[in-house]
Amino acid sequence: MTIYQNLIAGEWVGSNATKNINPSDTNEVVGLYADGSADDTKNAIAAAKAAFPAWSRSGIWERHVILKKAGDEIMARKDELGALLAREEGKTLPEATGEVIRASQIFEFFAGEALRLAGEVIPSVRPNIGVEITREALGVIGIITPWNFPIAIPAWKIAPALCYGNTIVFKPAELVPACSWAIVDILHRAGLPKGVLNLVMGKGSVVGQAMLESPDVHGITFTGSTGTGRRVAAASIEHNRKFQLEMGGKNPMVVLDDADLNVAVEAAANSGFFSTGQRCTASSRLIVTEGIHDKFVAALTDKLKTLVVDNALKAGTHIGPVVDERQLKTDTDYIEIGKSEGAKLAFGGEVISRDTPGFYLQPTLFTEATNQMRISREEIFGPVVSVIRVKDYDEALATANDTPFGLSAGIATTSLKHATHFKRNSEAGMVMVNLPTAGVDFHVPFGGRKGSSYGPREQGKYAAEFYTTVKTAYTLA
Ligand SMILES: NC(=O)C1=CN([C@@H]2O[C@H](COP(=O)(O)OP(=O)(O)OC[C@H]3O[C@@H](n4cnc5c(N)ncnc54)[C@H](OP(=O)(O)O)[C@@H]3O)[C@@H](O)[C@H]2O)C=CC1
Ligand SMILES: O=C(O)CCC(=O)C(=O)O
Repeated sequence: MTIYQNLIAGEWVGSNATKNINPSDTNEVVGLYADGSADDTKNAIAAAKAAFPAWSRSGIWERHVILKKAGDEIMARKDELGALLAREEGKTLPEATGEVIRASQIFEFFAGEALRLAGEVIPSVRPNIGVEITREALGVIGIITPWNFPIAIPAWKIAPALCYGNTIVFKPAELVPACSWAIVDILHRAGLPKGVLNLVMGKGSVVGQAMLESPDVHGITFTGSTGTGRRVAAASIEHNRKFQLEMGGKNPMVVLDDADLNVAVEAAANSGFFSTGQRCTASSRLIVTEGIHDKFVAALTDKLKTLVVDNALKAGTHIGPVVDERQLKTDTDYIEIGKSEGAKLAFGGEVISRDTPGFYLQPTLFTEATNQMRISREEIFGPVVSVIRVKDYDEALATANDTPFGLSAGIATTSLKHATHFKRNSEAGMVMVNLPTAGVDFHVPFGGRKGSSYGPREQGKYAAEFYTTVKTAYTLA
C-alpha cells in the first residue's frame, strides 16, 4: 500500500505510517498515512518560518488564485472526497458530501476576502500627522484539528491563515488524516510556494506537543477536547503566543408548549443524533416545558424508530457508526452513568451489529433527567440525549444557561416574545430559533462562550481577528 506522506518544505516525506481504519467496516484500511516525529515537526516549523517573509508580502491576486483553485477542485471532486470522508470518519455519504461542499465554499469565501483586504486612514488628534491602521499576518500558525469534521475544520483554519498571509504547520487528528492529506495536496498543486503550508500527520502527544513547545509558532488555532485545549493555552501563554480554542459543548434545546411539534422534533432529532451526535454544536439537553413534554417525547421516540443506523456508505443510512472503539466506550459508559443516576432510558442504549463490523450504537434517549446529572453536564460526543422537564419558559432559560459550556443553544417556539428574549439572554455564542443547534453557515462567525471557546471567533470576516495583528502607523506630513 502507498504511504501518504507528510509535506515539509514542499517535499513529500516520511516512511513510518499508521493505518486509517473505516469505522463502518473495521476490516477496511482506508490508507496508510505518515506518522510524523518531533523532528519532522521542527523541520516543518523551520520551513514555515523561512517561507513567511515572502508569503506575507505576496500579492493578494496570487493568494486569491490559489484559494479559488483549491475551492474549485474540492467542489469538482465532492463525490470522491465525500466518500473518502464517510469512509474515514463514519458520517453518512450525504453528510460527508455536504461537508466537502462546505469546505469548497470556505475556500471560495477566503479567495474573495483576499481581494478585500483593507486598512484605515484616519486623522491624528495632532495637526499634520496622518494615522494608518493596517492588519499584518501573524507569522507561523499551528493548526490542530479534531476528527469530527475532517475537511471543514481544516478548511476553516487553513483558508483564512493563507488569505491573511500566514504560513502553516498543520496537524490533523490521527484518526482522520485522509481528507487533510487531500486538501494539502490540492493546495500544493494549486501553486503554494514551498514551506507555506506544511502537513505533519502523527500523534497529538508527539507532533502537537512539539508545536506547543516551539517559540517559532506565533499562533495556534485548536479545535478538540477541553483537556487538550487547556494544554494549548498553558503552553501558549508560556511563549507569549496568540491562541484560539474551540472546545466542547453541552448545548441546550428548549421546547416550549407553543412550539410547532414537527419543527421541534425535526430540530431535536437533527441536533442530537445526526452526524452520530459527534458535533460540538450537537444538542444533548432537550429542555421541555410541561404542557408539551409527553407529546414531544412520544413524537421524538417515533422519529427515532425510523432512523436507520448502518454503514455510512449505504444508501438510506441516517446515522453512521461512532468514530472508533474508544469513543464508543465513552458513549456506552455514559449510558450506564445515566441509568445509574436515575434517568429513564426511553429509547436505544444498545451497541448493535450490522453486515460490516463497525462501531454501531442505537440513538439513545433518556427522559426524567435532571440538569445536575453527569449526562446533562459533561460532553458525551455521541448519539446520547437527555430530556429535562421544566415548568415554564423562565425555568427553561435558567436551565439552558446552567452549564459550564456556551457554544450553541436552540429554542422551538411560535412566540416572538420568547424567541426574542431567548436570543438576547442565552449565554451561548450561537442561538438558533426553530432550527437545529448544529449545522452552521460558512460565512459568519462561529464560536462560543464560557468553557466552549477562547479567543476570537472563527469563520467569516471575523476570522481576521485571530490571523492578523493590528499595526498603527503615524506619519508627520
Ligand atoms: N469541540 C469539538 O469539536 C471536539 C470535541 N471533542 C471532544 O474531545 C473528546 C476526545 O476527543 P479527542 O480526539 O481525544 O480530542 P483531543 O483534544 O485529544 O484531540 C484534538 C486534537 O488535538 C491533538 N492533541 C492531542 N494531544 C495533544 C497534545 N498534547 N498537544 C497538542 N495536540 C494534541 C489530537 O491529536 P491526535 O488525536 O491525532 O493524537 C487532535 O489532533 C471527545 O469525546 C469530545 O468530547 C473531540 C473532537 C472535536
Ligand atoms: O455544527 C456545525 O456545523 C459545525 C460543528 C463543529 O464545528 C464541530 O462539531 O466541531
